Amino acid sequence: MAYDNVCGERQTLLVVANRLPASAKRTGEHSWSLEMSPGGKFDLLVEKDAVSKSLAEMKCIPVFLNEVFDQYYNGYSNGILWPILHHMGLPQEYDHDTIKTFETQYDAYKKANRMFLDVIKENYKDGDIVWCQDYHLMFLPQYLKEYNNKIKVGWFLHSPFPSSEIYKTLPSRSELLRSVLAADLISFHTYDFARHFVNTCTRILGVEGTHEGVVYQGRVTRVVVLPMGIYPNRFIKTCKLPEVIQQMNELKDRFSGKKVILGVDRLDMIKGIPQKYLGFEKFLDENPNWRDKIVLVQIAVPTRNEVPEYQKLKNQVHRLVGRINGRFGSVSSLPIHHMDCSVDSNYLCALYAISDVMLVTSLRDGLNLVSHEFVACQEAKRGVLILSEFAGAGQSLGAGALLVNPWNVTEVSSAIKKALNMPYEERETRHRVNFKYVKTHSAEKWGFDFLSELNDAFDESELQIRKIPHELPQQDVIQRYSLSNNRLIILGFYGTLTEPRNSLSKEMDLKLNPELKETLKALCNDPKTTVVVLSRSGKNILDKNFGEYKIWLAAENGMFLKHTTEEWVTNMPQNMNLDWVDGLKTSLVWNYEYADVEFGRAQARDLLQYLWAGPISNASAEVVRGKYSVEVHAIGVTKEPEIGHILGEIVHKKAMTTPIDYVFCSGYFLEKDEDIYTFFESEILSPKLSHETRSKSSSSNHSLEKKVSLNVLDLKQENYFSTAIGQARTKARYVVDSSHNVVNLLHKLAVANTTTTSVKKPNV
Ligand SMILES: O=P(O)(O)OC[C@H]1O[C@H](O[C@H]2O[C@H](CO)[C@@H](O)[C@H](O)[C@H]2O)[C@H](O)[C@@H](O)[C@@H]1O
Ligand SMILES: O=c1ccn([C@@H]2O[C@H](COP(=O)(O)OP(=O)(O)O)[C@@H](O)[C@H]2O)c(=O)[nH]1
Repeated sequence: MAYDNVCGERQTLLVVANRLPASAKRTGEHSWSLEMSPGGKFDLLVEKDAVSKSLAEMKCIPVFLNEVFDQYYNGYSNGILWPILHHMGLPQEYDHDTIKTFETQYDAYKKANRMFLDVIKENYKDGDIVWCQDYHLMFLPQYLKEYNNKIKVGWFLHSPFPSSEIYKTLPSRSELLRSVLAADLISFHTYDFARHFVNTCTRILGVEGTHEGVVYQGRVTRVVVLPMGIYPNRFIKTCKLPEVIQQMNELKDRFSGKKVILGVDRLDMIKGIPQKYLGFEKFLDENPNWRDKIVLVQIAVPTRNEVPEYQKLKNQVHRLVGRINGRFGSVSSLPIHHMDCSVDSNYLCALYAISDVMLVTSLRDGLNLVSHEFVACQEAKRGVLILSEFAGAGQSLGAGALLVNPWNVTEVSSAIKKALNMPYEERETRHRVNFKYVKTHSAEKWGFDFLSELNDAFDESELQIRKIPHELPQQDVIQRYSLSNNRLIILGFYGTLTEPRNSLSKEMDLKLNPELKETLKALCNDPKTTVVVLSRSGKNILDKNFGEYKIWLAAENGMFLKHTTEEWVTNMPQNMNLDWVDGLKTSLVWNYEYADVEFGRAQARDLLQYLWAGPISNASAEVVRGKYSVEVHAIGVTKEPEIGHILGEIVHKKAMTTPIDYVFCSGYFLEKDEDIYTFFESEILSPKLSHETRSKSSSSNHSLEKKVSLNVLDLKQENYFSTAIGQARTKARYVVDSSHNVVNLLHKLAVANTTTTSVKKPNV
């Protein structure tokens, strides 16, 4: 399909969906005619060529799923994903047979997604947009991006997205999330579904959720709320067609003297048809005067008949209809007209138009287009919409509708009574509100908004990708290290040299990664190498972990400095005001890494508010929000200004005679502490420390100025390796995925220059 984007450019859009918008009917030996589809699957595997040819005229391309279909569609999509997405929980594995297990269905699902990919590959041209629809195609975004990273990929979920508590029971939970996150744009019908999705990503994948979306693999996957709509004018026009007016008149005659309540749903557990009947039964029970003046017409469109749960539902519903009609019916009238069939679109419009009340009792529903269609057809009648608060449409049509909790039978019964007795003025007001919404939030607008968001998200993500620092060139780092004469290695502690975090052990004490012991020793013992640990941690923690190495320690972001063989010296600016905290500290950190993310964030918000407005609000302290922490520091405590002082001190203490010609600097630093990376960049551009530097040293708490006459730094562009760990947005030149990479590299550096010391290779 071709469409013009906001810039007036023509773009080809490939809409990929599990269901074609057409149903095929045989018209001759090798010919088929196609009609717009109300539902009903497309399983014409014979005569593929004839079907494809007819579909091509409608600009549709079929994907023939053959033997994969049953396990992909009835199995994984509708037997597993559908109930999970609709808060109904997983079916028990022991209900399945051995041929159709969770695993086989999952494999079929992936295979089917690949088959969609294969057809896209045959048709895709550079610049095309691929819009993946719904839960049937959750692997497609990843497959598409693996095939070609430049494809613009969007994914829209038509069903709800559940709370993380439900979603996390799904065995393949992470793979599916990761895959859809490969898309450039992800969209849902409602804010609640989007919020559930972002929370689920945070809780299950541990990734960051922002107001824009989810930060994943170095970029933000945009998440937006775009409720779908209908083509309102089609419905308005249909209601004016002579044959539809004729059908309306027939229906009016048929139900003359009675109020008509209408239900139109697929016969699906999520539609709450039994709950609807129970509410109606209660209404009839409690309002005998209405019994022969009312009829409930229910179109129950057959769906997913091969899934066992749907077969059970049909029997249950039929039993209920029998019971209610048996209780309240008479020779001349039956309260429920239940039909297991679909009806054509004209007749459906006639039904919508003549009904007094539309009753939607979905237990969970992505949107519910039927409620929009009813509103569009009610310009003459101003009927009342009773709408489940659990349908996505409840959030948009709730203003004009009577919202109900379908599980509350009494509430449904009362809403029916209220709707039947509602005065015209109120019906008019409610209808106006909803009609305006349906008119303005059309399917065209939905499609247009989605595509413009997608184009926008793609351009932004391209920019982000361009800004992503390069992967660390390990060989180069090692080679240049070997060739240099005076190297400086600056390392963070937490998240860099600490033991890798294990979700099962919630160790609070920061401990040096044992894999590093030999490696650090070798590096620290090398006369051509100076190793500095620059950390937010306090003196005690650094002493405890690094006491045995010949290493430089800079505690509290460089406020205190020592060589392990000596005493701590204060590296603090003289005028620093620490009245707000006891004299031994320059910073305080409250960490919620091991708490529930949401609870931790809520507590952090409270703490931040208290710190900004409470007793230290006027102190010379700054409050910083870390990834999982709230931190308070004396003003001016960042790594950048300190590093100059630290360097001067080290050069002086070591009595260096050769300038530093190689710097490797890596850490899991807070954004504001990343200035350490730029400090060296500015030294490379305009060396300030190269001829003479002033170092402040205060061994006994008073500051004394020393002149260091030496070329402290003689750093060339190519010998500087600033490396952030696992951070997408960073001031560092390079990134690595995790501290494993840094540990591994340190080992190689140690080996690279060790001829005499033997270093055991760590298991990384
Ligand atoms: O194709 P079927 O298996 O027969 O099912 C029909 C469709 O059901 C679901 O519809 C959802 O999409 C609607 C439009 O966004 C929304 O209003 C409704 O609440 C959802 O249930 C399903 O998501 C579709 O893929 C199916 O084709
Ligand atoms: O006999 C019928 C009954 C319903 N529909 C259409 O099926 C769709 C149902 O969409 P909805 O969002 O209400 O629920 P879903 O079935 O997608 O879960 C609506 O567009 C209806 O017009 C139809 O074409 N023929």
